[in-house]
Amino acid sequence: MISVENLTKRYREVTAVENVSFRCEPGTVTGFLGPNGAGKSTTMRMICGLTPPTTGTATVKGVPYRRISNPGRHVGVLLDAAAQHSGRTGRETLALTAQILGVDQKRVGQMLDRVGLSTKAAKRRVGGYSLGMRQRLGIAQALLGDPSVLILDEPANGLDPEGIHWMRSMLRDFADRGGTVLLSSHLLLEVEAVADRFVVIAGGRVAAQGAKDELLTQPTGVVVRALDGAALQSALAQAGLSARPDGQGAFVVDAPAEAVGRAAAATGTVLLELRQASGGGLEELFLSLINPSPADAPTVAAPAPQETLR
Ligand SMILES: Nc1ncnc2c1ncn2[C@@H]1O[C@H](COP(=O)(O)OP(=O)(O)OP(=O)(O)O)[C@@H](O)[C@H]1O
Repeated sequence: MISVENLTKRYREVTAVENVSFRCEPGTVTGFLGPNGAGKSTTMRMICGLTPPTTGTATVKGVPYRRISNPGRHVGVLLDAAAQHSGRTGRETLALTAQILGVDQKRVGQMLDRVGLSTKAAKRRVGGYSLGMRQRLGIAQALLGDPSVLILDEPANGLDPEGIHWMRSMLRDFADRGGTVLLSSHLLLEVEAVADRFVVIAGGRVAAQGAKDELLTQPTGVVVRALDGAALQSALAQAGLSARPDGQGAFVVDAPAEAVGRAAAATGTVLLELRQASGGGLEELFLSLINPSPADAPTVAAPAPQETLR
């Protein structure tokens, strides 16, 4: 179990993380989502005791990470796959970690197999690895101590579609056997298939969190697209409807489809698409949270740690 309570991190004038709270329970995969610069890595670094919080606390299995003795036997961490020593081979990297953790060297070969790094690849220096191979090695390293908690920052970066599929199955299996997984990504689709819960962070604050099903049933308005986007925006504004771009040329509007259609008709705006946003899964929810309209911004960013959208 991972517990994060009111974590805040300030760097001089920059507030990287503000009042973030959430829990990750055994048997679940929690997707930690947010755009670049949202505060994911800073939060994960605070959980792992690498960055001291300005205020707030984080515990893993009930204790602060830095107080866990031989933490690699309890918590597998992969924060930066590119940070591995480039002069060692993959096998040497794992052998050294096994020695430090005090686990049987037999696990080195087992973990290489588990992450799909061949004997030949394991004999090569890490400096020559692709990012995807480094991610696999990093995951093998995280799993080496047979931990019950995994904390992985953007582990899908650099993985090909087969690699992403493999990682999802591995994490699902880990959680199904009682493990706790916290997994960050800036791409919703990467984690949507594997996560049970989501914590969405934007601008350093929790914008939404809850079970996947719960978030999917949240009303998210309608998606509307017009031949002329600027004309549509002005038509919606004239009708007093607040709209936010979905990042793909359309707008998400928190209003019934009829009101949006009438606003367009009143100004002679030609619509190409008008549909319920909820049909699009978490993607639209995620986009609406990270691209709030000015009117929505303060509400979306409100830092009250609830279990559902706010
Ligand atoms: N050491 C630091 N000094 C100053 N500002 C920092 C520091 N570390 C992070 N930040 C700032 O804090 C904010 C959050 O950064 P963070 O790396 O946690 O985001 P992220 O969600 O992990 O982004 P990405 O997906 O791009 O890795 C950013 O504005 C970043 O510039």
